[in-house]
Amino acid sequence: MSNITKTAMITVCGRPNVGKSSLTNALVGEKIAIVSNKPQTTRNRIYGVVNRGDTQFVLLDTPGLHKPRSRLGDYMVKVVRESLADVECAVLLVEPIAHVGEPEKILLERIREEKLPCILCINKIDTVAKKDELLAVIAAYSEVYPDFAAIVPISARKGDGLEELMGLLAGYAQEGPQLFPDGMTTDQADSQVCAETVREKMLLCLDKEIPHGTAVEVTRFSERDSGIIDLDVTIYCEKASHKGIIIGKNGEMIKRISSLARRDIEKFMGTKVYMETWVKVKENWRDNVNFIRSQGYNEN
Ligand SMILES: Nc1nc2c(ncn2[C@@H]2O[C@H](COP(=O)(O)OP(=O)(O)OP(=O)(O)O)[C@@H](O)[C@H]2O)c(=O)[nH]1
Repeated sequence: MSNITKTAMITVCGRPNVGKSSLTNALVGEKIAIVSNKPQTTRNRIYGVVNRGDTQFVLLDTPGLHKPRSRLGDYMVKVVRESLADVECAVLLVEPIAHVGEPEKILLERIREEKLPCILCINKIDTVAKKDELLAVIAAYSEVYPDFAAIVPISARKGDGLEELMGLLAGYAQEGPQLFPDGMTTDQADSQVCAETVREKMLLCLDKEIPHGTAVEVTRFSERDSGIIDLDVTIYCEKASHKGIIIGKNGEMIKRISSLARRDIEKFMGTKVYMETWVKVKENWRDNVNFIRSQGYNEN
């Protein structure tokens, strides 16, 4: 039994590719959000849950704020805006660059509107050679927004600065009931984590344009008495030519994607997984509101 008496709801926001999912995973201590070196990886808001002492931290990993170019993009931007309501604190994650860009300015404006305390986290400090560079980043942000509750340089990849960050976040905890049961690290259904893992492997294995035009649906998720999980997965893509690339010569690409995904899914589920994968063409699905909703990218 845990002795949770407080909760802290925290939004992790920032431009695409700054490391929001990496930070959420590092704090949760488990891979609940997919990570890639391509922007706009995260499409939905994802909760990551960490219990420490008497406090449950609920971290909201948000899609990177970007200029929307499709209905799916519109939805992602809306998710970011809404995820700044009703939380105790915002973490604005930024690159170690001494320039405040448009996405950061928009997010800071929204944080100010919500009257939220904001911690500036400068990520990827493992890539910064000189301390002076970091001071220049701090100066640039402090000039644009003098009201940061704290400024913490971190490396989500190496784990640097994360203890200090958790200590600061603990200060925003409020007395309240435990929101997520012990052992639960995310609000995503297991099938959603599986679908997202397949999407992550496509981002890893294929050129940028193709995975951004895919959606992944788990059409069967069943557990045998022995604990083995059977998964049927359908990948939707936008063009017949993309389908050919995803499948690859002699099916090699889809085999690679599936086996990488299966390995991670087995780790997350803690059991053996049998997976079958299909690829289907669904033209212009990113602008098809009903299809977007059917994929779980809905407003609730
Ligand atoms: N060097 C370095 N790279 C990092 C660090 N944190 C994240 N990255 C890399 O940055 C890239 C983007 O990371 P994600 O966690 O997917 O970024 P995100 O902000 O969630 O991206 P979106 O979903 O596109 O908004 C990946 O290649 C990560 O490995 C860090 O501390 N140091």
